[in-house]
Amino acid sequence: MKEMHFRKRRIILFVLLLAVSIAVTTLSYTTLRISNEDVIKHHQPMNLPRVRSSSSQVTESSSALIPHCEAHKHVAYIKTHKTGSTTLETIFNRFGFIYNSSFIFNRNDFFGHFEAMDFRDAATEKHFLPPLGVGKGDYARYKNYDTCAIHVRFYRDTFIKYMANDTLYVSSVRDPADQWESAFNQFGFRKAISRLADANKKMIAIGDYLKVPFNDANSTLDAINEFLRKPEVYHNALNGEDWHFAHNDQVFDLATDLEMKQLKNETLVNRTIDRLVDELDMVIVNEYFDESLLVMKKALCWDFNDILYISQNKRAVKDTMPEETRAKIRAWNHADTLLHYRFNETLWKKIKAYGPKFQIDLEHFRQMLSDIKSKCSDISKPVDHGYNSVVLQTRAKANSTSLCKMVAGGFADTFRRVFNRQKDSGFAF
Ligand SMILES: Nc1ncnc2c1ncn2[C@@H]1O[C@H](COP(=O)(O)OS(=O)(=O)O)[C@@H](OP(=O)(O)O)[C@H]1O
Repeated sequence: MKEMHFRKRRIILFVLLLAVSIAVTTLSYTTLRISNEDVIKHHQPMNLPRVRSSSSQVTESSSALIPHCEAHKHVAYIKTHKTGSTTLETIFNRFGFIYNSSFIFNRNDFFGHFEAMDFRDAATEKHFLPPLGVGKGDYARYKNYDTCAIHVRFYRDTFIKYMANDTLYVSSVRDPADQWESAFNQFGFRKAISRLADANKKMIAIGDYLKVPFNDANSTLDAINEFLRKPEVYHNALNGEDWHFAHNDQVFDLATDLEMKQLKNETLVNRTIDRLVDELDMVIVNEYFDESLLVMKKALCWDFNDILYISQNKRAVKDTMPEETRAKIRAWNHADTLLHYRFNETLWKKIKAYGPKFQIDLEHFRQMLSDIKSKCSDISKPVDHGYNSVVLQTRAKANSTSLCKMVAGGFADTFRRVFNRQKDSGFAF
């Protein structure tokens, strides 16, 4: 009898516990849903396409299927040169602006970059802007930064020291044939040829045995072909700060432990790339920009609006290069070629893992991109941005929404918003 009584009590207790755990689960699910919806509301000004309510495609979007997924806020984007990084930076700046994020910036650089600076210095934080709400010089609290989207080499240990614990690391790569050609123009590698030219600037000497005709009337393609005829010689002639831009610059930015002279060691390079595949949570492949962004959106549990962009830093005019020249560029930048190849492979694995909705989501995203461009963006004007090339500068239409302004207003606009906010956060320099 007594035992029956105990069993009954145990059953009642069990049922009670079950009921409590169901209630707790439902409550936390609802809380997360609410916070996620709040975010969406916050993100979507009235006059923009509303991702989750405008069509069946939209309600079925991948992130809508994951009710418990919250937008990941801690992201460090390592900008690699000439890979579409300015366009990507505007995405991270905008997201950080909306979420009130603290950025790692070089407070002494006009655009907050560190470029090739050694970031492992014991007192790196002395170069930083303090996080929002932290006083200048209160270095013990220069910690837990939310985000970063600048030109800086990927010194992972240093990032771990200053970024929030659950930070995800993102970067971008591009086929070196296009990336190097873009850098050749921007950083003026042509000057290496002029440096070796005869006094009359009509002939150049390679070593002291060969002279070929070369002058300012020669096209960029001539200059590229000339550079690639003796890349080591011209590379050495560059010296100075532009040097690393001209040879495997993507690997230079991402694999900080590899020295130039080790880049010919394919086994070592591949081993380093293996490590980067583990260390970088997402790498945007320039040639599959939208596909990459979709994969990233899913990984970060972001919304479609979060990944909208209008391309920045696009050259107004570009030479087409013969396949032979492209192959030579890839050979000269062999480590970058391996890097690009591998992250392209990794991307397509992720696309496969995304599932059957990938194509639908991609079409949906591209429709949104086209809508936002016509709705928000004024005609892009070619502007000489002072780096040997004319780029198309985007501008938001007059009287457009704040999201329009941030998407179409261009990189400098989003950068100033986050940089100035942090600089002026009550503890001005
Ligand atoms: N959305 C998208 N898709 C593909 N490619 C894109 C995109 N946005 C920018 N770009 C191209 O990226 C080049 C500029 O790269 P960056 O912004 O990284 O340059 S920089 O290092 O910060 O100066 C520049 O390449 P080039 O035009 O060949 O010079 C841009 O056209």
